[in-house]
Amino acid sequence: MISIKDIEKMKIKEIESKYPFSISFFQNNNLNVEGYEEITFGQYLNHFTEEEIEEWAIDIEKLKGDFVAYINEMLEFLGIVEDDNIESLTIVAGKNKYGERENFETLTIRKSEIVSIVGPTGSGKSRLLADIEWAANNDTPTGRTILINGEIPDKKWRFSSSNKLVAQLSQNMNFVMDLTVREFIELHAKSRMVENEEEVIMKIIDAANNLAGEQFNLDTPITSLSGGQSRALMIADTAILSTSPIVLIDEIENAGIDRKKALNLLVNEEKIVLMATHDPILALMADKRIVIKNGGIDKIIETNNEEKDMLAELEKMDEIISTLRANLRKGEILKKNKLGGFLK
Ligand SMILES: Nc1ncnc2c1ncn2[C@@H]1O[C@H](COP(=O)(O)OP(=O)(O)OP(=O)(O)O)[C@@H](O)[C@H]1O
Repeated sequence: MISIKDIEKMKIKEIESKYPFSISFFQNNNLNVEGYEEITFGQYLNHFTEEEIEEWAIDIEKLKGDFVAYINEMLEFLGIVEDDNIESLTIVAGKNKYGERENFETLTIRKSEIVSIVGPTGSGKSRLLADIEWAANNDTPTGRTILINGEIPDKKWRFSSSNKLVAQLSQNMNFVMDLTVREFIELHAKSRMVENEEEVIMKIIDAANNLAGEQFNLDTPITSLSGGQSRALMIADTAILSTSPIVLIDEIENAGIDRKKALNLLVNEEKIVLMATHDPILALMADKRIVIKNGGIDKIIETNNEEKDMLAELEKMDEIISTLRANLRKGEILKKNKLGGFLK
């Protein structure tokens, strides 16, 4: 549900692009918004002079209420899930596996931030992601609490399958369904009520093939996809169809897909992204990293400039390794001069 406050803060052009149906509301209420695209709705309503308000019998408060009610009704009718304007996610400290208090008080992650989660095997990275997915409220083994916009989130996040807080990409993808790739994407597209279904299907298969090493097509049964291909399909599907404001990623490095492309596809400015990883490239692409030890958050480190600089070098190394891997697969003999000077 959007509120009057939300709508007042939005620019007319943002309203028109986010809620295209608002144009007919403006027309029906004789609100001429042409030329006012760059100002907020609140400013627009305030720009009328006393005379205009009198002459056209404009009731500003009623207009606001009617407009918000209209938008919410339309969104419900169209089956569009609003993200309730999620601006931040806060992790409130709990306890590690030994029952000791975690080494921080609260960590707030804002929209468009990427945070990586690192730590030894079995240290509790997946547990942290699970706490977020469940919107833990001191009711998981860690005793952590998750806040959304600084508050305990509505329970609807937990139980509703269509209005999920998070899109989780987990390690194991068990496709038990007897579906083709097309049927699988169609199913998702239908549940999200997308209008241009065929276009979306093509976009997803293209994006998935761009991530996966070996190509697959729409007629391929889901069960015969390789690990990397099914991962690529899930990532493309989540990136393109999911309206969830928070994306949780558990280890994309083992998937045999282009991880950097995958991350770029998943991350857009509107989302909060957390990913568990052992991969230095992915970890350094994040703004911050959470270090987990013995089930508790031990440190929170900001990616510094030196580390960001290393990223470019690491990417070059990675490209070399990928090329060598591809050549090995093709049965070629590897050449030392392809190492790009990294090994003397
Ligand atoms: N604070 C905690 N209190 C109690 N149990 C915990 C805590 N943190 C994690 N655990 C438990 O420890 C086990 C290992 O954690 P988890 O699977 O999250 O590790 P991981 O870092 O994701 O490992 P991997 O890298 O192997 O995937 C799980 O059973 C998890 O529930």
